[in-house]
Amino acid sequence: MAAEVYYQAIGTVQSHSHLNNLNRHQKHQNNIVRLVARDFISGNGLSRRSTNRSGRRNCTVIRSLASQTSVVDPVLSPSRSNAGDSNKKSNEAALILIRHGESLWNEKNLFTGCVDVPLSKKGIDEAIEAGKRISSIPVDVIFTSALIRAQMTAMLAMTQHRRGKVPIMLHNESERARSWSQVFSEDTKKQSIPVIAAWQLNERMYGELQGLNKQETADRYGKEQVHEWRRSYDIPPPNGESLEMCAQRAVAYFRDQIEPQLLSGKNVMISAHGNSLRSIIMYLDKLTSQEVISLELSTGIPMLYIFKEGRYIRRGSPTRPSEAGVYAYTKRLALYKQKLDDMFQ
Ligand SMILES: O=C(O)[C@H](O)COP(=O)(O)O
Repeated sequence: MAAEVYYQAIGTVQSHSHLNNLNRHQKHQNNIVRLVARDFISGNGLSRRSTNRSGRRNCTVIRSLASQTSVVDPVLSPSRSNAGDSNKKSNEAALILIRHGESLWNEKNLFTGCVDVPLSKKGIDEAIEAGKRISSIPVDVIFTSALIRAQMTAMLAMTQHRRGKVPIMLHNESERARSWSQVFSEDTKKQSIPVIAAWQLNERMYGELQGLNKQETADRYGKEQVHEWRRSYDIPPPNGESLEMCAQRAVAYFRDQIEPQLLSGKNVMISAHGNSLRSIIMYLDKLTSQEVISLELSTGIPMLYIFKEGRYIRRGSPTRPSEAGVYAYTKRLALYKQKLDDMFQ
């Protein structure tokens, strides 16, 4: 029985100014990511690029480039039925969030955090089921954490996508990695989806709780203390990260790397973790630090947002590929699904 995603009432707007701190190292890393993603999407092949320290120029480049080569899927190519739309630059994009499927340590009820464990068999099934649910929703670029359970979830989910594009992990950990992972065929690139792994999307680091059994930890430290470590906003576990600290890297990365993709009309999927996604949803839904405490995300349940005119509209969790509700208020998604239906009757 697939558990539902629990959303709490949307709170008042909270300034997230403290989330804007990006240290120099992160900015440099982000510029590399942007350049690698840009090369891949532009089809220029991956070549040596001087990394520019001013995030602004690269950010501008990725936006302008994206609009030139906007990876609007050929399935959405202009046709008589949507001629009017095809001339309008779409300012609408789909954003799919998926918490990874159950991991082998979730199965053993161990605190995982940044320990890099794979999915359990149930988690593999959950990832495939999630893929079925989003199989008619366009995906132009995928972001995952640096952890295998999130990457497995993204790749398994995309095996179910009706468009049949191949997700390709981008490698920018070194110049050699970049040059040795080049794709030289333009057609092949058009049939691929870049996947960017970012440590900033990792699960919150659970410090000295990592590897401990959650029940035994409650028995040892008391239920209230463990609940406070797990679900408070600004109280970290011993030598670990609080949700606030996790948000400062995850939301900063979302705003610096992922939001520009949405602004350029790209449809984005993020496969990440319970807490890194809770912090992003706090930003998307403008939840207060009080409201986010009761936000729980189930493993392997996709959540759909529509990004439109700079706003995030929560569309809920698609329960099946043809769910009318998902498409009712988003003409672009309905059109994309219709094209897939026509192509793959
Ligand atoms: O890191 C973990 O143990 C889980 O992914 C999330 O744990 P939590 O539900 O205790 O935050």
